[in-house]
Amino acid sequence: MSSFWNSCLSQFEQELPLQQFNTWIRPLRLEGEDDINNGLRLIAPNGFILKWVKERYLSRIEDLGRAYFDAPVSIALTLGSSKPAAPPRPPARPAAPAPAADPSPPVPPPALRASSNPYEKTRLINSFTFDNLVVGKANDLARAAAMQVAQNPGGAYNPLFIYGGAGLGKTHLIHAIGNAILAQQPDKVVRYVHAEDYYSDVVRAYQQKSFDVFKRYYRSLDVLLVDDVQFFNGKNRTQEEFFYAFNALIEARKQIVISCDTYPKDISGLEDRLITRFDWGLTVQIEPPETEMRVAILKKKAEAEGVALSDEVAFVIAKHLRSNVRELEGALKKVLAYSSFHGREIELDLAKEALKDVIGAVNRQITVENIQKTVADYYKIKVADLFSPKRTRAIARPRQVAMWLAKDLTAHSYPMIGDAFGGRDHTTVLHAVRTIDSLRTKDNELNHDLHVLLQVLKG
Ligand SMILES: Nc1ncnc2c1ncn2[C@@H]1O[C@H](COP(=O)(O)OP(=O)(O)OP(=O)(O)O)[C@@H](O)[C@H]1O
Repeated sequence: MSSFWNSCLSQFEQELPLQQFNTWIRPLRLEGEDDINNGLRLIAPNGFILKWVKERYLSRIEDLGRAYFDAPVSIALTLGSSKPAAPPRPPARPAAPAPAADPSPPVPPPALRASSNPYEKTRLINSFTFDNLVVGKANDLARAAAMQVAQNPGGAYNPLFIYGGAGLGKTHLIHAIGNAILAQQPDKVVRYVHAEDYYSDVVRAYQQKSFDVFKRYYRSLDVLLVDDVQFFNGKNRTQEEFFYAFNALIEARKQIVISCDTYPKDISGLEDRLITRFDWGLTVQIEPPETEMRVAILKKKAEAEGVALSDEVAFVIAKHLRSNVRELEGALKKVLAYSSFHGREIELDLAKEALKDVIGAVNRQITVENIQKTVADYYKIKVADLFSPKRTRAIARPRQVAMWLAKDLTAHSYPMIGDAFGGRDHTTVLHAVRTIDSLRTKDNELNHDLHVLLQVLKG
């Protein structure tokens, strides 16, 4: 087994960046007899490494074992306290002492629960990472700021305040910060807390008279990630506690990241002194994603489910669900479920059937503006290009397509359509309609584009 493990080590050394190899693989220790029948027994020095290796690398070790021995090898990964082979890394900060005995509480307050597993303490969702966050105009600033904070916690922007509407990826982003910090510096004490849970912690501390423990815990953190801070609305004691924790952490150059559904000054029911402080560092917004980004998000989410989603299907879904990524994900799940339930390929008609309700709920009125926007999105050009005098093919053809669709789907006359396209003459529209009518019988690609656009516009 030791020779297998040595070969595993050199394989990982080649496959992983050095930092990751040193952080996750090198600290593992081989234990037990050198006998294949016992399988491979590995000891991880702490719960965090144990969990990370289990999630990320265990299946790779199994593959390497299968290739090395020509047979499956059992691999046991456990937590060990005996001397590690590599020099021990600085211990994680000791957990806060448990609160005074109380026979009544059903569950100990999460923040105060002593746990040997620092990951559990962090409350981080490890699938929310920078890697699987799709970037676009809507979030590039917020993401760049978040990455800076992750690289230099306490030293970049403090606090980092991220705001935006529901379901736009704020929670994802703040977890990504926490996960990235821990991946680089596993000894950092990172804690994600939803504002409602922070409030519950305050209430419990109050009931159990354990404010000292509560305060000590929150002030001992290196990184505090507070989600949906608008929930502090009207909760005075919570705001007061948070105010002191905030001051203590900032003074100690510990990182605070806050998410909220609005800009600090617009948060209702919040003390001015907190609002002012929220603006001390950097405030960044996440906006609703534009169509292209929604398409990219859908494709990425589908890929994570092992499904290759075609551009057309992604476009149809993205076109109908505009405001919110969570809804977008819901629609994708519906389409995937519908396809596996009916045992059918995921193509345009299936997606439309699966999303009948959603699509039906969207306003079906077709306007020239709507057509222009949809065509511009589809061909990845600007709406303004459709009005412009530009005659390059990349612009002229989509413009003709848009005119053709306007004639087909609205009751507008040729002159009205000409007007809507930057004051063009009605003969230009007539020419466009005839050109597209004749081309679509010979040009499969164009015909396909028209098919998709008609489906999208008609719902
Ligand atoms: N840019 C993106 N790339 C990939 N996934 C995204 C992106 N934006 C949002 N999501 C996904 O959308 C879902 C909703 O995002 P999230 O929970 O982070 O939103 P939120 O802004 O915190 O919403 P709320 O204010 O309701 O809490 C998550 O599953 C998240 O992974």
